[in-house]
Amino acid sequence: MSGSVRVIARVRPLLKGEIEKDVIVEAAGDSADGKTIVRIPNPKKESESFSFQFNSVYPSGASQQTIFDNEVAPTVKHLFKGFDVTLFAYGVTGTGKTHTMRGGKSLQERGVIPRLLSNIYRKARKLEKDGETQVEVTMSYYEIYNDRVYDLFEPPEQRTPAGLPIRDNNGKTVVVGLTERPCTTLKDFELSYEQANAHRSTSATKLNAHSSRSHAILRVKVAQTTGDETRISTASAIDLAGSEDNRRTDNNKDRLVESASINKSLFVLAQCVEAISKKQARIPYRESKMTRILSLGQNNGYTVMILNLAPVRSYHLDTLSSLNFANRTKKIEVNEIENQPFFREQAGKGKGDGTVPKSYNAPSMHRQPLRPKLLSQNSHLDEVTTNVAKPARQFSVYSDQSKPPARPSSTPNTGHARASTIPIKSPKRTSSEAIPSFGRPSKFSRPNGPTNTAAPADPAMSKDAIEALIERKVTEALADRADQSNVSSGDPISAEVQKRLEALEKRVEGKETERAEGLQYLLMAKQHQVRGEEASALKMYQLALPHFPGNEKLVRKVAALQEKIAMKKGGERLMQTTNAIVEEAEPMEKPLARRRPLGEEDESYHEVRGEGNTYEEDDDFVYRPRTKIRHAQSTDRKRPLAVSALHGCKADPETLTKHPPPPEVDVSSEDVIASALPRLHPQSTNRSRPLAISALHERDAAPEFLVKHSPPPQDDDSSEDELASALISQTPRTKHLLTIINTKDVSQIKLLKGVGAKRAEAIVNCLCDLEEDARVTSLKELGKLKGVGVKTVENMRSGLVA
Ligand SMILES: Nc1ncnc2c1ncn2[C@@H]1O[C@H](COP(=O)(O)OP(=O)(O)OP(=O)(O)O)[C@@H](O)[C@H]1O
Repeated sequence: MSGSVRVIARVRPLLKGEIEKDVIVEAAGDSADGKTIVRIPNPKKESESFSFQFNSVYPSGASQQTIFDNEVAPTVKHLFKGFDVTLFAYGVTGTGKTHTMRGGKSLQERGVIPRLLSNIYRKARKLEKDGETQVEVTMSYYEIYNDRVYDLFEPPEQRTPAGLPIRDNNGKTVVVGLTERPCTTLKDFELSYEQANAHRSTSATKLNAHSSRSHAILRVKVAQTTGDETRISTASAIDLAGSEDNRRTDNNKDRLVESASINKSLFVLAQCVEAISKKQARIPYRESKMTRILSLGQNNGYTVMILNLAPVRSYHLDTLSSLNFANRTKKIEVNEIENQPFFREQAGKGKGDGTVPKSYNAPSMHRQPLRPKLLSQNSHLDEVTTNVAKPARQFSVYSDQSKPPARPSSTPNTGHARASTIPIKSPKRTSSEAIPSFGRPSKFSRPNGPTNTAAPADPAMSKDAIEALIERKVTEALADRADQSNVSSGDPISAEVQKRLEALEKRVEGKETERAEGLQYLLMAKQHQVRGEEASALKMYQLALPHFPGNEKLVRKVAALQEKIAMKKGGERLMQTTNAIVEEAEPMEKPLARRRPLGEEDESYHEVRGEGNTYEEDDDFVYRPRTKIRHAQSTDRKRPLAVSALHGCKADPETLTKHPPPPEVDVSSEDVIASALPRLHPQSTNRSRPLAISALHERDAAPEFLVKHSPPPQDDDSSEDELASALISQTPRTKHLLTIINTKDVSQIKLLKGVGAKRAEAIVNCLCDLEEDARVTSLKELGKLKGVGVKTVENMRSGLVA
């Protein structure tokens, strides 16, 4: 039997700082089942609105209890009938996914996961009462962070950096070496779950103070044994990391890499969904671990997607993108087939070690990787009907009762739902601004590259020709993935080519070769480029370069992108030079926000200096009073301001002596600008301010960041470099402490001696109030954070192993 993915939308309430008049998302429609429509204005024409229909839509007032009772509780009975259940939360960062899945600590605020477990245990106790059935509940919990799988039952320091491998096992994706923990009671579960959550990778970002930087997957295996027969079914609850528009996040380098990885996997997910909905022959599941594991449309059982939405305007485009994605997802068909029971003695090995028991070879568990559901359906159904004694029942709760009518042909491929009763204007996916993120890969047409030529393979082709074709496809087309946001041209691929392609993909992925890593960079690069983040894209391409020696196409791409960025910024620069010179004539007394790391006035810094902190010896920082900086600036001002900024000359006489400025150049020279520009904060998101001025302001604003004998800042890595050299001069214990603090991760910080959850939260909040890339670079700075003080710092330090 097959049904569709059930998609429900939940609009979160306003958060602190958000105001009613910015609300643009409306839960509408009052059918007997409640609201089913999300309405949102057209960003290009406010008088028009788009409507998206889902199975259910919950307005901001909906409680955790309501969501659970309506959407999740019904799945528990299917779970006990042997069906697998997949619940996943999808949405932009800060829209409430973790709140929905995990929730708060109070009973009322508990999210879907603890309620699900509570329900499972209740049902299990009820079943066990008859004395014939035994129910065992085991759980595994892992995260996918930067495309690597980590067991959340293991503390981060015990992780193997490469993560755990994943394998296909009879059509199911399994993680090898994962801990499977028996949880006999709810209390057991809660303990393990809480402990594991503390291991999850979270960080403060501009859009969410406790942003999940990973996809978290909880798998709850329910084994029901009656006599010799055991039936195993699994509930998976997945809290996906949120997509981020890095133009809004001000993410620093680490966060950018995380973000690129998050966005990449979500991008691949969107590609998968699009490929499935277009019934394409190849679904790119294998391009990210998350999509392999989620196996959307390939997993049997029931799938519920919870689409989390922020109600406000600042999320407008992201919300549209999410809605568009969800709209496609709801059309995905899934097999609703129960797992067959097996006899104990058949179980063999594999149980409890993260692999699937042998008896899982039951035909109903087969799936066809890399094939859209609809294409594989016939063969699959044959198997099912011959092998499954009782056909699985389709539950009406999952049927899409209010399917929108077919799209009018005049509005091709909008991807938006059309409720029969509600007039909907065309969403007009016409410009990249309209829906900029991953939700619309179809916009990027595939060039006539090798993939296209490979696709319509002639069945009469010789084996060698096919081999050559595929090799070319993998070596060139994948390396050129950057130009292929769209998965497939939709041309038919012969079965043999398809098979070979899958084998080669497995080889590439299985070996985890340099090349595979290079491909990851390329994908990330493309992802940045799609979002218009050219500087970040360039960086990723550059990281990819060493993995593809001699790939001229890639070299050309890097050069072209460099040139493009330089040209673009060169134009801006020329205009800004004029502004910069005007600005120079005025005293530079503007309030300076960026990179004031501790959120304190320079004056208070003076006072603290006199305190004679015991950890002073760790700090090789030299505090340079403002006056000194100003003095240096005045020297600098003799030169055209834009030039000094271009060369990154820090206004420090000592530095200037050791690192004499380059000879003066003609600022109008395009060459100079072009060559200097890439070194200047290529990832800066501070676009509203003139670059040259902002570069100087940053130096001026943060004299305490100057490191003795530090070279002048050369590029966007300057803050990292400064931090690195500062850390080099510190004791390992101090370095360790500062590294923990700079994770901005409450779960790690609270473990420090004398800190605790509250203070950890205060520290993280304090750091969050500052710039995203602000870091604590010394114990002295740490001691000055609100609520910390010298004593606490000493405590923290003494609690760490030297
Ligand atoms: N339904 C809700 N009721 C009350 N508060 C909510 C609700 N949904 C979200 N929030 C609050 O919104 C903030 C962001 O939510 P959350 O951390 O769950 O977002 P997220 O989508 O998981 O973000 P990320 O992808 O960055 O991890 C949190 O402070 C959370 O408590």
